[in-house]
Amino acid sequence: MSEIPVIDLSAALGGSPAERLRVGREMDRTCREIGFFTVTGHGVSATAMDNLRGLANTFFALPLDEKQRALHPVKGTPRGYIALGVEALASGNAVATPPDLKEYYHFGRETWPEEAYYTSPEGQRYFRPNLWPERPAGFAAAAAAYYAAMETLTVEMMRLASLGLGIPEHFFDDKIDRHITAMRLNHYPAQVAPPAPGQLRAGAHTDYGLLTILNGENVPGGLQAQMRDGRWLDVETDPRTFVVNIGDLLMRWTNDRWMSNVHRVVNPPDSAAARSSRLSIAFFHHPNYDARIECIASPPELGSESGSELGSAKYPPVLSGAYRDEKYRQTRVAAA
Ligand SMILES: O=C(O)CCC(=O)C(=O)O
Ligand SMILES: [Fe+2]
Repeated sequence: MSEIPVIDLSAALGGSPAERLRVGREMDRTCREIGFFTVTGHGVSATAMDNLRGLANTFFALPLDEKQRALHPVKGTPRGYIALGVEALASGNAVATPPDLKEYYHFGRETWPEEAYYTSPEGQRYFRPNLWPERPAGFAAAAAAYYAAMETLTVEMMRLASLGLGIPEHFFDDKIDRHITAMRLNHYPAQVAPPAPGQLRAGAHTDYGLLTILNGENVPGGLQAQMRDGRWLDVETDPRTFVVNIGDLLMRWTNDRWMSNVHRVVNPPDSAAARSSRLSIAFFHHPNYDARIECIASPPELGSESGSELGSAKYPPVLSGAYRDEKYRQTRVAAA
């Protein structure tokens, strides 16, 4: 595979069963091969994307002391502003590197029902109030609008995924209806000093959940996915499309049929380093915290080249929330 496949969702989102199956099968093909694809025809308004990207850039351009007012008072809480030097994503895959050259803003759902699932002590670990900065105005509303658009898209994409996997179309519905998705606005600053040896914008890692839906700028110093022969493929992030990749939990759920691929964000070339910042918006779609991820075997008619063996699970079951908590713990390399 020499480039990331592009999947046009418009016909499938239009509802024709034959088109839905065709698109599901396209997802299956690429998710078995590389675990990455670009989606067009996704139905998300350009305004929702541009608003959030614009406001995120405004936020990151504020003076550091102002951004730091959005640090969470309880260290280690995955909400609010996280400064440079705190996270090393490669640590989640057991590789020690210097911290990633990025700052980010972490948020989740804005409101939730008064029900024990959300408000119990366990629920509060995943449903935490967001911590919005005073500026820019309209940040919270733009984030909520984007989050809602992603929720609609991911419900549809998980149904298409099911069709592609040959399992009931609604298999995932009740495992994602109270999902714990977090979002990050990642900002990779222009690099005025050379990075330390082995230091990247984001070290090589896999994502943790089901689908990661990424929207970004198309500038130097970007995303790369690893191919099966070990080489790195540049992944173009375009402001009008989404790059989707599979996370660990979907790989486990599909018993390794689908690949949670290693990816990273590289530094800009020396010649452009001092001028090139980059922003990306990531929606890390993650099942309900109490969803139990148990390997499902693939139907034999879809073939078994991926190595999945009917009936023999490659992983023990894991709970969605506990899995993510452990990854957050592993990747936090400094207190913040
Ligand atoms: O910024 C990007 O392009 C990708 C970021 C990423 O892989 C992550 O935050 O998990
Ligand atoms: Fe990632």
